[in-house]
Amino acid sequence: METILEKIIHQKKKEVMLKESLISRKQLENSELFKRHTFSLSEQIKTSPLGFGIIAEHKRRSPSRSSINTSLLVQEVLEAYENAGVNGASILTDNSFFGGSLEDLLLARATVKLPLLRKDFIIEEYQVIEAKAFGADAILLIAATLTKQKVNSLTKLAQNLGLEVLLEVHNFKELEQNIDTPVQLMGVNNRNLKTFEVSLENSLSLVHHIPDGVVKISESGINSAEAIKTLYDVGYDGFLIGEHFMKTNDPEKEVKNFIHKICQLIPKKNESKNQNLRHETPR
Ligand SMILES: O=P(O)(O)OC[C@@H](O)[C@@H](O)c1c[nH]c2ccccc12
Repeated sequence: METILEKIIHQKKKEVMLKESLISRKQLENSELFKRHTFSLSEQIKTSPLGFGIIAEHKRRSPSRSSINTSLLVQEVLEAYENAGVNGASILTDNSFFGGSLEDLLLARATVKLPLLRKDFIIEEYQVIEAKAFGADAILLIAATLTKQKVNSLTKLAQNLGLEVLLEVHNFKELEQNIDTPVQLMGVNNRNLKTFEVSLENSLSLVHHIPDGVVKISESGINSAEAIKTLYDVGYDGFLIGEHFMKTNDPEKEVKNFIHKICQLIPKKNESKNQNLRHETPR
């Protein structure tokens, strides 16, 4: 039987072909936003005054949850995220399975100065060009859906356009296969995209294999300050959080409280005696 991921990719291929038949790459390249100077998501995380990075996601629904929040406008959510002090935002642009759109990305771009990650199932160069044309600063590439060659060529294109790449892996094989790709950020997804099961174990076991110098992100199913503390202690620099923030009707308050709780568990850089010891925590 076809897995949900296979189904999404199948549909995505058709979708990209249809779009490209109406709007050419050239047309996208001529758009105003295509010329903009992008923000660096990895730098924002590395220099975060918090000492760690939070990427907050705009997510209306998902295949595993039919409705997370459909009452707030993307502008309201993004403003709340920015006010609460996150380091970047992730905007789901897949429509069929997540209820997002490129228009969401555009409105997010117009609303905030945060680095924006286009979150979609990117399989073609066309979508990378689209990401730039609609205001993204970074794109997500999912190792499970791409060959090593494709990860490389899409990364090259993105970086030539000034977009950073967050490469998402789920297991050691995917990580090992793409270890040489010079991405700025690597993410370990705690959610199995085939079964939707969530386990922080994924993040805990893979962190030590991510190359030095790459910003390390733990993604999905994160809903407590304690979980962040555990992930931070093993070496993660940033945390990608969607559902936990989106399911409230006051995301600004929720994110502020959440960050406050984390700060009580994780001392700020200049308050900590020896920050560098963190990465040497034994497994
Ligand atoms: O809502 P959560 O459990 O906090 O997860 C956010 C994000 O990690 C998740 O939406 C995600 C991670 N990788 C993806 C790939 C495609 C779509 C969505 C995702």
